[in-house]
Amino acid sequence: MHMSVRVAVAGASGYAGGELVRLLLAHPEVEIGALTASSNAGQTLGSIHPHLTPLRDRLLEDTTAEVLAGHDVVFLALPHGHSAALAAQLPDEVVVVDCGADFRLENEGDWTTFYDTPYAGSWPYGLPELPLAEGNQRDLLTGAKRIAVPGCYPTGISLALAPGLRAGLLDPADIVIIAASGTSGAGKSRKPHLLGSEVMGAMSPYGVGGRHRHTPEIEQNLSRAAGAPASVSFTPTLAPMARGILATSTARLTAGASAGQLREAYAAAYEREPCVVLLQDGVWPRTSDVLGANTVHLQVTVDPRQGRLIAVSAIDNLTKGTAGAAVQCLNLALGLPELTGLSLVGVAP
Ligand SMILES: NC(=O)C1=CN([C@@H]2O[C@H](COP(=O)(O)OP(=O)(O)OC[C@H]3O[C@@H](n4cnc5c(N)ncnc54)[C@H](OP(=O)(O)O)[C@@H]3O)[C@@H](O)[C@H]2O)C=CC1
Ligand SMILES: CC(=O)N[C@@H](CCC(=O)OP(=O)(O)O)C(=O)O
Repeated sequence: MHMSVRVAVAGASGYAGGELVRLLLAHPEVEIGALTASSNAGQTLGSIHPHLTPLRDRLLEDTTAEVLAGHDVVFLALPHGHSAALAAQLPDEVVVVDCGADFRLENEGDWTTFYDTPYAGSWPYGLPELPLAEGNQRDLLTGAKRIAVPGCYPTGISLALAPGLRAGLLDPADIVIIAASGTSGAGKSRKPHLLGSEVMGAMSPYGVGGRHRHTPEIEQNLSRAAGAPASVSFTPTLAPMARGILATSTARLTAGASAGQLREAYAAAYEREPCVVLLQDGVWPRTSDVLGANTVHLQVTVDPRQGRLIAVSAIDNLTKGTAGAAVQCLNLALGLPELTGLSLVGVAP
């Protein structure tokens, strides 16, 4: 049956919003309605995102509840803290998919510590493939009217560690993660550390010392996978590329856990998940292989001297890391085949 789902994107002038429009243009069941912006309201989409050729003459509207209401689905791709007030003004029957952080955390104390703004509550978390100790994440998203899309770092990292934790093969209290992200992860706003001359030819850490706001989100996901509190040391770095995240996630093996058991746990967790690909032995993830695709590439091995799992994952922060996940959530919310409009094919070299 052919549906026509009327969809609006708030924040269409940003990176996440632009990627949403790119994916929605390839979605057979969607009609693209209002596209909104803030400082760029009144401009054409083509003046901001020339790559979105078919909609180049579309005018960006103001981001108001009046403009967004009247759609079946509203995507919010706004800076943190701007989703809650807007979402509260949208009718209950509208499906709202928030790409920001506002509704991701279940613990108010974590929110206040890492975001320092009023807590808005939590919505079902839009990572259907996340292995859980109890229950099924996909079931929470099917037919949901409000969904919180994960942060980009938590997506690749959580999927890289959850199968081993769920199987009891990894210690949830001994996890160390180092990840590198392309600059689009930081959004379009002008920031001195994102100037080309600062980023080109340099890699640099930030949020060092357990300060990055994705730390509690990763711990929330991994605790749900382990069925016990997880504690992580997470250090992000900025890499001189536009898109992509390569995360190296490590955890101590529990007593008696073997490399063979771990590989089996990962293969079993993802054998029916087309978006999460456990690569063949010896093939390691690269950001270039997931560019523009709604995929996570994953490889795991054991460092026997240290008794640690080394799990490396690659995602495109704007596709599976944001907009692709958001479209997957739209499909689940509306009961459409989950991968409608999404591509698992990357662009390489
Ligand atoms: N970039 C990424 O990889 C990821 C981003 N996200 C999340 O998606 C959301 C958007 O991120 P991103 O696209 O990177 O950010 P950008 O800075 O690229 O875009 C922000 C968008 O929000 C609009 N905006 C800015 N200020 C306001 C305001 N006061 N009221 C209403 N709209 C406003 C901007 O409009 P204008 O330009 O016209 O001023 C723009 O459309 C964020 O919450 C981010 O955390 C989530 C996962 C990954
Ligand atoms: C390179 C870079 O700056 N990345 C962003 C993460 C972007 C993202 O996914 O996250 P949110 O949706 O939670 O903003 C950062 O570290 O803040």
